[in-house]
Amino acid sequence: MFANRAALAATSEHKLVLDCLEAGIRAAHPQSVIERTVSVVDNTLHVGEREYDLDDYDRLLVLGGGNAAGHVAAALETCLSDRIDDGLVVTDDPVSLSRVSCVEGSHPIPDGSAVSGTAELLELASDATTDDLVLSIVTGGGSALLPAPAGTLTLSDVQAVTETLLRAGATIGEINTVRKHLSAIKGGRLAVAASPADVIGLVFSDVVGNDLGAVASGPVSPDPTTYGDAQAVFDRYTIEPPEPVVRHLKDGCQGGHPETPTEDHPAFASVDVHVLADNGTALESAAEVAHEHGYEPMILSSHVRGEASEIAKVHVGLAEEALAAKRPVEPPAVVLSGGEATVTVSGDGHGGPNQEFALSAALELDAAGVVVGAVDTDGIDGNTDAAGALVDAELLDDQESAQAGLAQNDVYPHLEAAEALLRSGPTGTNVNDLRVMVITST
Ligand SMILES: O=C(O)C(=O)CO
Repeated sequence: MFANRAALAATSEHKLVLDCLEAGIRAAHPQSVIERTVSVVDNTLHVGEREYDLDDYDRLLVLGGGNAAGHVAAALETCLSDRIDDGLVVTDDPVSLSRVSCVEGSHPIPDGSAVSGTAELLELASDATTDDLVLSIVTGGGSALLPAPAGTLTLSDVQAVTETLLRAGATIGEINTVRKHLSAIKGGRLAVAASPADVIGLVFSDVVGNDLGAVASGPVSPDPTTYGDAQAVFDRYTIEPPEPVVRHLKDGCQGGHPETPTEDHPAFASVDVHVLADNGTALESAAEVAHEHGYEPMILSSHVRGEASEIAKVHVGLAEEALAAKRPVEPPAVVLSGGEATVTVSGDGHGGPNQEFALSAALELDAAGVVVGAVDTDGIDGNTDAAGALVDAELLDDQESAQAGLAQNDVYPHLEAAEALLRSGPTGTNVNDLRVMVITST
């Protein structure tokens, strides 16, 4: 999977980190997830523990979006073959599909092609009737890849808001509270459009804690947040959004636009949502690989969040404790963690949260026998062509310059010079960040 794997597998510890990362990503790939969780037996569709009688429906539609949506649709086409009648997904990782249209859009900043794809998707949803079953693919990246500017808002309003909030280091919950209130599809509005059809949400979660209202901004899930909450996000980060956005939110607060639908909206009576894969899927599979190699695996948490460079210091502290006091785990061990590292951008450099995590870890590490890898499981960390990086205590020749790079949010060049970048290209899935730390006593 990592194109430069051979160059990076310098020692057995480096190789183990790579094996764990690859196993985690593979376990969360739609092809293997759908194979494990969705099947059709005698015209009954099984999703997780639930069963749906396909004889009850005239048409089966597949609608959705996100980084992994094309691969999920492909896996559904394999599983449901000619039962799928129509559909459309918007993704930045397009695949060739036979029954479902695959529209390419851009991520993390939405583009015009995604806007027209999403408009077409909403039309298909609105045409659905009580005799239809909609399989709604909801995967990370869907917030950017399913843009439907509400009312008189334009794509450039939505682009500006997305860019500013990402740069400010707002949390995904905060960003999506805003996006849901500027959109005709997010925050449950796709479920409303598809009503009265039955809807099955198939979720690949890239959100810590799997908040269904946050994954891809919850197109088929109720939304408890309000226009007022969206305004409060801008206030919190002292951001002045474009004037049409200010007006839209103000009008919304005054009842000029409908609120996003809450749990008691009748549309949700015919919606079932299933989380098919999440960060835990990747962590558990990586832990199995560690165990198979004779290392004690410890899944620290799938809920780690915060500033990437600070999270790295906590991880290094944990490795030092394990080496010095054999706690909380005794080496040889593999500590695994997931969640979402963020970067508050103050410089103007090139990099991403997993690369900042890795470079910060490399700066902090002085113990031999510790190797650390971190990736965004979608294969694209930040605004770069790398998934993340693999580091150890000996990586950096010039610590001072690397430290300056970190301060400038310009970590990519340092990791590239040290030949530490992990390159996979788009992986076909997205279950958030995966970090692997191999700890061996020397
Ligand atoms: O990546 C996105 O689309 C989110 O908003 C979180 O899933």
